[in-house]
Amino acid sequence: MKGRIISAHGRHYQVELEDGHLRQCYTRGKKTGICVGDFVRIQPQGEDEGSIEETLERQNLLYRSDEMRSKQFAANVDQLLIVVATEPAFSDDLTGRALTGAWSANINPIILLNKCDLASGLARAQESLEIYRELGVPIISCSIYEPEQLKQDLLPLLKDKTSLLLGQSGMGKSSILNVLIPDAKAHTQAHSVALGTGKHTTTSTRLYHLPSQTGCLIDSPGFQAFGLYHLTQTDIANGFPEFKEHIESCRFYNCTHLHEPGCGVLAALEEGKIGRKRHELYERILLESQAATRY
Ligand SMILES: Nc1nc2c(ncn2[C@@H]2O[C@H](COP(=O)(O)OP(=O)(O)OP(=O)(O)O)[C@@H](O)[C@H]2O)c(=O)[nH]1
Ligand SMILES: [Zn+2]
Repeated sequence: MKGRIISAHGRHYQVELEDGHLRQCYTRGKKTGICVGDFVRIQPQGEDEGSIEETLERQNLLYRSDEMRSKQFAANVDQLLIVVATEPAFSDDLTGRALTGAWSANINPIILLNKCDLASGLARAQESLEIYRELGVPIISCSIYEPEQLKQDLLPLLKDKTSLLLGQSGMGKSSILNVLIPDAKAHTQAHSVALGTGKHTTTSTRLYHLPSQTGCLIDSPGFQAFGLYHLTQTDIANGFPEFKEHIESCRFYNCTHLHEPGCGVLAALEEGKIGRKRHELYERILLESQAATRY
């Protein structure tokens, strides 16, 4: 039987089969590294259980950062929805990292600017997002107090896709999820009751189906940092699409674009064709991943 991982807790997984039936599944032996969004083949046991026999080939895999390591947490994601808000102020660094994570995995990002009903922070937020708009990232303004408008703007983009919802704490990610999937909160609560944690907040990653159309959303706890330590230098450079055309004119094929003579990226930086902040972010991510590799 084939199915998809809906949630994961240690070695226990909820698997949704092709017919919609849910089974509690576990892995045997040392098999690890299965995550939400994975397609798997299971061996059914009894009415509602099963063991996971095989993980099917992945289209992609995303990581969150965990101390000095990257930990995988979602697979087979078609697009990334990054929730930011007019207030509190969001981190430019975290937004940039989420975009790099998406682009390096070949996933299209979309930014949701939430809380647009709060006019005071709107202009500042739009200004901070300008750099991403110029890079071609769709930016959708919304407010949970305009739920019909939110659905009208967002649902067409979610159709038939698996979208991962990410956001720093306080941006309104859970509120948006509840507008799109009114049952989501009930699921989270039922789950925490089952686990005996008594907490009603998002503590683990979970996949939800949209009620009104095909497509699903993966919700995950507020992120500190998107995991990028596992990326190679080339992956990281791929996470900066505006570098691409300039990399073609680098003198050295293994140019790191930090200090080499004849570097096309550094030349573009000097000419103002690449933003200084973007290059600084690239340098931070690259140096961190090199430090993590040595660590
Ligand atoms: N004014 C306004 N407030 C909002 C909006 N969306 C969310 N909020 C409020 O912002 C606060 C944070 O919303 P949450 O949905 O809990 O935020 P979150 O991003 O899920 O945060 P965590 O649960 O910490 O991960 C709550 O008090 C919400 O009521 C909005 O569109 N407008
Ligand atoms: Zn270069």
